[in-house]
Amino acid sequence: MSLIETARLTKKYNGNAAVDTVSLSIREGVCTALLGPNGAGKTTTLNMLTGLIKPTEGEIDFNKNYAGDRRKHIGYLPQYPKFYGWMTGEEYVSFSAELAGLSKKKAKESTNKMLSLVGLEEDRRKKVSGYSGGMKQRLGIAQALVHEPKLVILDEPVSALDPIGRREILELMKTLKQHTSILFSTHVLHDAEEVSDDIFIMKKGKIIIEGGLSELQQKYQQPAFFIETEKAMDNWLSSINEKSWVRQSKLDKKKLTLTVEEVDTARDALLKDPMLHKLKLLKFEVAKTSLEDLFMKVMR
Ligand SMILES: Nc1ncnc2c1ncn2[C@@H]1O[C@H](COP(=O)(O)OP(=O)(O)OP(=O)(O)O)[C@@H](O)[C@H]1O
Repeated sequence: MSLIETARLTKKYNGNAAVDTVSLSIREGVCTALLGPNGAGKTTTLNMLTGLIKPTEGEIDFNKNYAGDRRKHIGYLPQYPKFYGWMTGEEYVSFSAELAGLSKKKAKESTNKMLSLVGLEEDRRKKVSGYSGGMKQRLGIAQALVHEPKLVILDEPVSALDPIGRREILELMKTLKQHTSILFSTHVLHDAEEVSDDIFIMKKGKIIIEGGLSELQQKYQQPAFFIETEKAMDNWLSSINEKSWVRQSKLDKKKLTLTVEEVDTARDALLKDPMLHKLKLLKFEVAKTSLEDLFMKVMR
């Protein structure tokens, strides 16, 4: 069941679309990654979902089972959160809880619960200025969860962190997704592959690829050959491109990447091809393309 849906969501700045007719559906109970290069429109999309900015056009619908203003049901950690360094972690979270409208008593209870969930129980009385990058992000996540939202939106939660902080947050997200639905943005495919169930790939304001992680991995895992020859293979390539078992070929000087329908037929045909032998083989490798190959193509 979808938790939040958009229809032709668009945001224009000075006539240019930062987000361009985006229709997406975020499922409840899963972790969804919004993946894309810098400037793709991820933050703008998330800011419209949270209600921080108004769309130029399009609709946003939150699951009707959860009544009232959708902002009540969303927790948000911005890309560059502002912390008050002079506050303790505990003060910061309970301050956020009261801002979210919780009573003093409820705010205290929820602060305890969330600090323990994000693993900051022991450091709760330390000043935020003394926290590491990973601890600050965990505090930011506790703040986003404090009113127990149905959906927590995290904008690039690991991008600014060192490898240790990154690991802390990815592990925390794995725990969190058992309690709440998560939507997070990232420009790193590996992060999306590690924690998400669904992926939307965004480029230039549009969603260009979407699906379940395993479905996408399977779809883009195609058998491929990497062939390198001593002489240029342009002439040979035109005859290869006519074969029914060739899906796609990409020639970079004397290096050819050939994605094919099926390995055995292609390997037999290639190795028996006298023209290939005349070009003198330097390398002949059977491999598989991956989601990463596709993503790198998108990034470029
Ligand atoms: N307030 C604004 N005024 C004008 N242009 C904007 C504004 N906010 C975003 N943009 C433009 O919209 C496009 C998308 O920006 P956005 O921040 O949503 O991308 P992003 O995918 O989150 O990238 P990043 O990872 O760099 O934050 C960019 O070209 C950006 O310059």
